[in-house]
Amino acid sequence: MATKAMDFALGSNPHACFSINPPKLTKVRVFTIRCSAPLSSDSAATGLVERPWKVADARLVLEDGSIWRAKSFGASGTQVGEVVFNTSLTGYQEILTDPSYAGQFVLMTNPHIGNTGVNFDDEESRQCFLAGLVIRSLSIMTSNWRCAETLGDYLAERNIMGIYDVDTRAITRRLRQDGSLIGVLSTENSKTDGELLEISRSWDIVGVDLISGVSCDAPYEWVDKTKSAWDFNCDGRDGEAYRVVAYDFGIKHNILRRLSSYGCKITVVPSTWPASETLKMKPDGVLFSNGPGDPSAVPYAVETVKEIIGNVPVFGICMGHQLLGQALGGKTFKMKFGHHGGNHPVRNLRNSCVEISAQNHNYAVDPASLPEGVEVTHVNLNDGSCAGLAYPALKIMSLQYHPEASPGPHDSDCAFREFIDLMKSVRQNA
Ligand SMILES: NC(=O)CC[C@H](N)C(=O)O
Repeated sequence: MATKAMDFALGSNPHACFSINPPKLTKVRVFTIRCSAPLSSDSAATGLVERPWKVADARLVLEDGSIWRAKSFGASGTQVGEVVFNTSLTGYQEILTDPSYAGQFVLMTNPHIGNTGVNFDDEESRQCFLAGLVIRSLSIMTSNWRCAETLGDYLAERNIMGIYDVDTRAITRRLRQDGSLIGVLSTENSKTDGELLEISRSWDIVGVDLISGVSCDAPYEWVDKTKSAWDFNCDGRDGEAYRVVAYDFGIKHNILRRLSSYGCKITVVPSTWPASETLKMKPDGVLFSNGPGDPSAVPYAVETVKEIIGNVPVFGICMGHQLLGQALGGKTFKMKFGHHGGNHPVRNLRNSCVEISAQNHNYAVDPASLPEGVEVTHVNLNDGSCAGLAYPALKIMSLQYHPEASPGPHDSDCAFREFIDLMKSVRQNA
């Protein structure tokens, strides 16, 4: 039987794959696929058919001496940071723009990332502050009605390094066993493995003030609410407006949107804004936001918190919770590998309900170090660590996790209602 030349047409169905099964096939016309991972350029030099995959061009060198070869996307160069793993299945864009990841590489345990691209609405801050992204498999196509661009283009525009085709499972097991590790990510062939190892071993994240690099420079008003199509918890809003000053230690925009949706008039202030200026603004309440790094590295922020508590109701979220813990006389400590993900069970000890929460922290408050009168209100059910505090006498409440996040459930959104009620109780008794 005569052999036949065959053409393969690339259809509009993005899931169509090439089937090169016919046994007598002698000539194949190959089409280029538009994808988020850059294609190898060596085909241009050789004149051979282009390979639709890329070869390893990056290394992640961990401080324990292990070297992980990978393929780069996004920016290129050399970057140092602490590697943490995040167990969220979705929400990589919110993770990329969470300022609390400053100084860290986020390794996603979900093996397939990038499939929904990125959009203009899911940003949690004005830029990506993290050191880089580590993933198993980078989706070669995007499929989502809100997608505005690919993850690779997005990271490249923001000068953030990413790697894929690396054994994220093996690295995660190492981090779980040995704790968070410092790593260096590099696409630069001129740097030896030894040099990269040296960089990783001479850098540290403990004791560094990372908040000053992410906070705003000057106060501003925040007005955006959660869009009505997305709002899920409109019951029980009493229509009264409460004035809130929100300290920006690296604040996520959704905290502000949720407060605004609950009727708050918000002024966001920089991390160094004096407590006296805040009290002059006569707010109904003060919010201490999430933020990156070691709470012990920002004594100025602890002082500010100390000067404010007792004067107005306050709500601390994540870093804000840790600063409150210290301001009340407690201690914080670094956890082995922290909590990063959208599926952490927390028990609310006041009503015994379990909330499925979004978390991102490496430090925690030691409840044994807290003075009498401070109540542990929430406990992380994975490891029993302190996940929430209250000091009713001073109208203080705080959570170690993220009530504004929507990891699927909205179990913790009621914390904003509680903060409103604290402010309301003071206003009613005034
Ligand atoms: N999300 C946060 O506010 C993080 C708090 C702190 N930087 C930690 O890692 O524990």
